[in-house]
Amino acid sequence: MKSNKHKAPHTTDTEFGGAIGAACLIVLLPLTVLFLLSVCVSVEGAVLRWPPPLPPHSDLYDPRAVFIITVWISTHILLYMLPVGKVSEGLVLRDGSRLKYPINGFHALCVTTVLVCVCVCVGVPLALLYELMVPLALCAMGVAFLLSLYLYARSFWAPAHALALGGNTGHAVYDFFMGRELNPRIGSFDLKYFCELRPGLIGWVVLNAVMLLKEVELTGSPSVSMLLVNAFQLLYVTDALWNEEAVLSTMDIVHDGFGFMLAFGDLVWVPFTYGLQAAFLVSHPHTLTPFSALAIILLNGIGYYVFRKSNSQKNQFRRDPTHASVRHLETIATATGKRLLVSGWWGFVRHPNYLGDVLMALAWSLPCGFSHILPYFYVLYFSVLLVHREARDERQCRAKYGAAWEAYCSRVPYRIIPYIY
Ligand SMILES: NC(=O)C1=CN([C@@H]2O[C@H](COP(=O)(O)OP(=O)(O)OC[C@H]3O[C@@H](n4cnc5c(N)ncnc54)[C@H](OP(=O)(O)O)[C@@H]3O)[C@@H](O)[C@H]2O)C=CC1
Ligand SMILES: CC(C)=CCC[C@@H](C)[C@H]1CC=C2C3=C(CC[C@@]21C)[C@@]1(C)CC[C@H](O)C(C)(C)[C@@H]1CC3
Repeated sequence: MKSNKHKAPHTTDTEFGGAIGAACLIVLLPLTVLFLLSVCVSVEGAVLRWPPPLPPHSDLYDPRAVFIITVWISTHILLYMLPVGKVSEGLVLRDGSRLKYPINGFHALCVTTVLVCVCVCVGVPLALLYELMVPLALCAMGVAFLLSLYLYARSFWAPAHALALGGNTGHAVYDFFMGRELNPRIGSFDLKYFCELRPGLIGWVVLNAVMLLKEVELTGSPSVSMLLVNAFQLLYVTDALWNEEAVLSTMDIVHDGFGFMLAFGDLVWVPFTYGLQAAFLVSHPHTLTPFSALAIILLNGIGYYVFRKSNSQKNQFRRDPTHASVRHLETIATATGKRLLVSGWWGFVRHPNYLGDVLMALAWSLPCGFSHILPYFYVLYFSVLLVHREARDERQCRAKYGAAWEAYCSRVPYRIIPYIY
């Protein structure tokens, strides 16, 4: 890949199997969401049943779903634009500038929680959304497709330095999938940052609450399994929004363009597949023994501890390497002037944050028991995503840090799981 701030970057290395892989994913990802949702609400819940229990045409579209998605996204646009919370700067861009981002996602979550509670108290039938899952997902897919088309089209008016290094092969399908523009904005409204943390992530936990309400409607009280899935995933989303500033240094914001992959991932994949366990429990109740409930809580607690501590340690080190909590850690110098941690969490494995995340993912599936594979979809998909992400990050770090990265890899030989991988 070559780039400078005057000339548009031209990507030569491709990922996801290039244009053919991207084309397949554009078709397969929406079908996967529909398939998973349909299997999840079916009585058998069997992924291998053929033909799969797809909903009839008449159940695919519902004007109420269009209304709900419109109100939902508009509300979050408004909450994003409220002058509440601080404003932070992102990392330095290729043209030397830094963009400003509002840090008010946690406020948006609090307001949403209050709104959901008010709806429950005044008797709005939120459990009805359980029946509308498929039309809601289809409508969100429509939004993701339209947004991606808009993003692709507008990228041709963007200056060269505003394009991502990874999404500019010149092949329309691949670039549409990966995203050409790095930080597309309408005025000061950052489309990628907004989508990454707001409508989808908060939508995910609201849909989980809907599943809980549906279970209460059907059985009279929530099950321990349902409460655990709701509590664990709410903790994860709250953590993401509480630490919103940290997302400004993730690969998605710093490196990846905003195209179909992230638009679909943020607006459809996250809200409609990350909470499958809760949807599954509505039609497939599972009773946990107190011992297994405690063991699962412990697993989630350990996962969360590793995830949070390791992410915070790196963020603190990158922000201020002289801070009391990190200055004692051993590091190696790189030619870029930045240092790499080789002790503490980042001396344990090269991606301790992924290890913690995957332990949590497992804890989210276990409350559903072992009768079906479907509730384990998230942990399986997530393991593949993290292995792939680790390889992408490794490639970028090797290119950035050269010999220093090699030295780090020989000091810390395991990537995610000590002594295994
Ligand atoms: N739930 C979900 O669907 C997903 C969750 N995640 C989670 O998001 C979080 C962020 O992940 P992600 O953005 O992939 O990447 P990381 O937070 O792991 O960041 C990787 C970067 O950290 C820096 N780094 C790597 N090693 C060291 C070291 N030894 N010392 C100092 N800096 C180092 C490098 O950047 P530099 O040197 O330039 O600072 C590298 O590019 C993770 O916890 C992950 O689990 C991620 C994807 C999906
Ligand atoms: C199959 C498909 C379309 C994949 C697209 C991948 C996206 C779903 C994920 C890429 C990186 C993500 C992150 C989070 C959610 C999933 C996506 C968008 C994240 C917001 C979850 C909460 C975490 O605490 C996080 C903020 C670190 C994380 C950032 C990366």
